[in-house]
Amino acid sequence: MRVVVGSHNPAKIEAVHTAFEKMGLEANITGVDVETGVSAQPFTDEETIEGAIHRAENSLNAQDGEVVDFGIGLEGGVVETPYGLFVCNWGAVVSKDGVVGIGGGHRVQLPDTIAQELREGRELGPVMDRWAGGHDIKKREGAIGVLTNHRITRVTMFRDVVICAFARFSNPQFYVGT
Ligand SMILES: O=P(O)(O)OP(=O)(O)OP(=O)(O)OC[C@H]1O[C@@H](n2cnc3c(O)ncnc32)[C@H](O)[C@@H]1O
Ligand SMILES: [Mg+2]
Repeated sequence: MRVVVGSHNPAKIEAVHTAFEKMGLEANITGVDVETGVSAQPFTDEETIEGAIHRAENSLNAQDGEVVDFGIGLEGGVVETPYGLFVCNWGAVVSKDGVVGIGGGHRVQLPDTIAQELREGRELGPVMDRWAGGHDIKKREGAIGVLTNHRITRVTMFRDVVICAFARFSNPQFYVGT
């Protein structure tokens, strides 16, 4: 099957590859740059889900004249809670018939110094790189990898997000009428 992911971030592309492997599905997977329609740093679950859906829809339509079976959008954001700022992650899969599957990922609490910079309007990518002394962490282990000592990485986290978002395609009988 033909699958297009709405990003060129290698961590996201690898996550989709490993998800398809785990689901036992053969796919030709490529990435494409798309609009998310939301801010670069989403600040709620709803905004993050919206970004994932936009990415998935735009991926499906990005390949001129080619039939794409699934468009996939993976989006990271943060959510404010009474216990601090948490990273949140959402994924959307849109089929060529327009059916949408959504899955969510882990949440990890950000250290207060990082949270404060984000509240002041900065983006997690560069803030995390400076704080952890790394380069393009978002393309590799991600904030979740740094904060969990690589026990969970951005790749394994987004892999499981994709598998969750695929539930309604793996088991369409459970989702009839929804
Ligand atoms: O090229 P794209 O696909 O945009 O990839 P990206 O790495 O910029 O990823 P997103 O735009 O989907 O999400 C950025 C958000 O991802 C979350 N995130 C988690 N780990 C991150 C990291 O190490 N660096 C940057 N963002 C991270 C964080 O909430 C950011 O607001
Ligand atoms: Mg981005």
